[in-house]
Amino acid sequence: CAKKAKTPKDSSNELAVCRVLLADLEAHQDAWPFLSPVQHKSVPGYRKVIKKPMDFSTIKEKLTNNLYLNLENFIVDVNLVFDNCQRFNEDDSEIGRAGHRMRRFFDKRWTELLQF
Ligand SMILES: Cc1ncccc1N[C@@H](C)c1ccc2c(c1)OCCO2
Repeated sequence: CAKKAKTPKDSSNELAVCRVLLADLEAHQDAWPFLSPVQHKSVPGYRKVIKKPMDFSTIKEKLTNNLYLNLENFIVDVNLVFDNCQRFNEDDSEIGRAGHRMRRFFDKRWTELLQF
């Protein structure tokens, strides 16, 4: 049988899911290291080590400016936040632990949302 073409409304649903996910991330108690861009002046070495900085406020900006075409692009940027965190911070550090907790929360939350 003919493959069902993806209707446009799917992508608008996906963007609604992105907004819900981002709100949940920002509201999480462990979100504090990720809410705004890392100020490389207050974090020596960050700019050298982390080639593609990303944070929740930048993701919100991109979402508002329609720079995410689908959920996939959004998830790539959220994972960039957590990958940068793991690269720069020890696992056994305040920020490192927050990053692992936030990644676990995110993975659980979007799989829940994609079930319906
Ligand atoms: C996610 C991340 N990775 C590596 C370093 C920093 C950060 N977060 C910044 C906001 C941040 C978090 C905590 C701070 C700080 C900056 O500046 C010095 C005081 O403590």
